[in-house]
Amino acid sequence: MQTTSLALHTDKYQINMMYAHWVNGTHKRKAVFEAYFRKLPFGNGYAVFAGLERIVNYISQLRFTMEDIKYLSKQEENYDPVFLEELLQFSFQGTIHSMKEGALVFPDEPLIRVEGSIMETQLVETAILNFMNYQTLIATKASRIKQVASQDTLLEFGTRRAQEADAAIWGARASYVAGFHATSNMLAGERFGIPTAGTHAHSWVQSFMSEQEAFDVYAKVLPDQVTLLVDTFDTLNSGVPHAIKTAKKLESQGKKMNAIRLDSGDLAYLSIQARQMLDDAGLDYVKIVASNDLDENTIFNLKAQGARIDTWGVGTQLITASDQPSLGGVYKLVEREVDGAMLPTIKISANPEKVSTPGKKEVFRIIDPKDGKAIADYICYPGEEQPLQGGPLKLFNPLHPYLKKTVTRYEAVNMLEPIFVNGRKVYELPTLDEIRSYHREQMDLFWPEYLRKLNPEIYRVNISPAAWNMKQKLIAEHVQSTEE
Ligand SMILES: Nc1ncnc2c1ncn2[C@@H]1O[C@H](COP(=O)(O)OP(=O)(O)OP(=O)(O)O)[C@@H](O)[C@H]1O
Ligand SMILES: O=P(O)(O)OC[C@H]1O[C@H](OP(=O)(O)OP(=O)(O)O)[C@H](O)[C@@H]1O
Ligand SMILES: O=C(O)c1cccnc1
Repeated sequence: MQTTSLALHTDKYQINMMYAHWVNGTHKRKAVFEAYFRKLPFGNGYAVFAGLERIVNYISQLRFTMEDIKYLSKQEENYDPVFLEELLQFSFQGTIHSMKEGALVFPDEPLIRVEGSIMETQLVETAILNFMNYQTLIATKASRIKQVASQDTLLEFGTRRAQEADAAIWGARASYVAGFHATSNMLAGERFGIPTAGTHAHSWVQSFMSEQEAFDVYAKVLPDQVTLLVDTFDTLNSGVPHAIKTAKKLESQGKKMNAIRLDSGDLAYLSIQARQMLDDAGLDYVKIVASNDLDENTIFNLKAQGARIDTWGVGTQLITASDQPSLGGVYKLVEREVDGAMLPTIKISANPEKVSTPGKKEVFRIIDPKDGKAIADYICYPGEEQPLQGGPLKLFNPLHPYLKKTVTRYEAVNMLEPIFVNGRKVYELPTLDEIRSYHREQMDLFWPEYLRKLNPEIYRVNISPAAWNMKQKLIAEHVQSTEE
């Protein structure tokens, strides 16, 4: 969908590191980076991976334009013109593996793995994290809302409050991936094929002499799409009775009104009263839409109060992920080339949870064939015999070593798909509907305990003994070298 290069959509320090490697003659050295997050957002038990389509577009079109080069030449770093000349020839020649959009993903497992020259792998960090972090965050928030709304219709209404245009449209897409049914954003509809939906604003009613006239005119012009906003003056004394009159007029033309929309006040009380009034008027087919700063908690609460709401319009809280406005995904170097060989590398931290796991890794989802449910994820090095060969697999989480389990019969699904191989795109982007159904299959893979929105069970991400031993070895080497 995006047509221009985003080569400079990166932090300056990436360009500076690229340059310093180039001057140092080390820019062609191979490197492996992995993108992952350490903590789930919103206290949720899983995240919904999203952002891959935008990343694929970005990588495919990654070129420096003449304007980019001109801009770089004016920087106070005084980049060598030969370096800038070379950037004009740049295209991504590396290899990328990624989770598929819609996958349920967990802390500390590689979601995207990028292999290539240190120069190219460094350049793409910022944009990859930018796309992955935002879209995964919104898809996860949307999934929480979807969980509580169950079979109800969900409309994404966030554009006016989104952090600018890209967030609005990619956020609309992420919401759709996680199970929303439609968006109010027409551009998202046009670009991605997401169904669009809309009612009308208070201004429509205010722009007429009376509410009744406003409703009648709207129904006359758009007789097949009539959802009337009933709270401009007084929901139960004016809005609903006027909407009922309009619905009756429509009936006399053989048409059926879709819905009314409630946008203020006590949505439980008003929806119950409005439902009764509509039913008493023989309009049981007219649905009730609610909006007004909704999120998974208000929807959950409203349902618990017996609200008679069929469709939820959710904007601000979703598109801004307002209770946690960022996902802390990181991109860490796990292997580097030394004298022609790839060696694992580690990032040490005083905080044990921040110590990276060295080496290029695979992620397997271990599934119980008896019930088709996921048991745990298993991270290991490529080429380790298990888990693909079956047989007993020891599941062990180093941060929770007391939680050990050996599984004997299982299926292991390799979660990281090849996307680019040596610069060539090998992955065919699925349609949005395929992504949505993959997401539903992923949800079905997990017991409800992991999916509940409050205090979910922790799904375990385990690490192979080889990866764990390598981590210990590198930590020990680091400790020894600092002692010397
Ligand atoms: N029965 C209810 N239980 C829990 N939360 C509710 C209930 N009814 C409405 N809400 C939520 O309470 C909040 C009410 O917000 P607010 O006070 O801004 O609305 P309002 O004054 O009715 O309308 P507005 O100011 O938008 O005209 C909204 O987030 C709404 O979704
Ligand atoms: O509340 P959200 O979840 O973001 O949903 C979108 C909101 O946008 C519109 O009104 P707007 O907020 O612009 O004005 P209003 O509050 O005065 O209705 C609409 O009526 C919803 O209330
Ligand atoms: O169509 C609607 O009702 C709508 C769209 C955007 C924001 N609020 C409401």
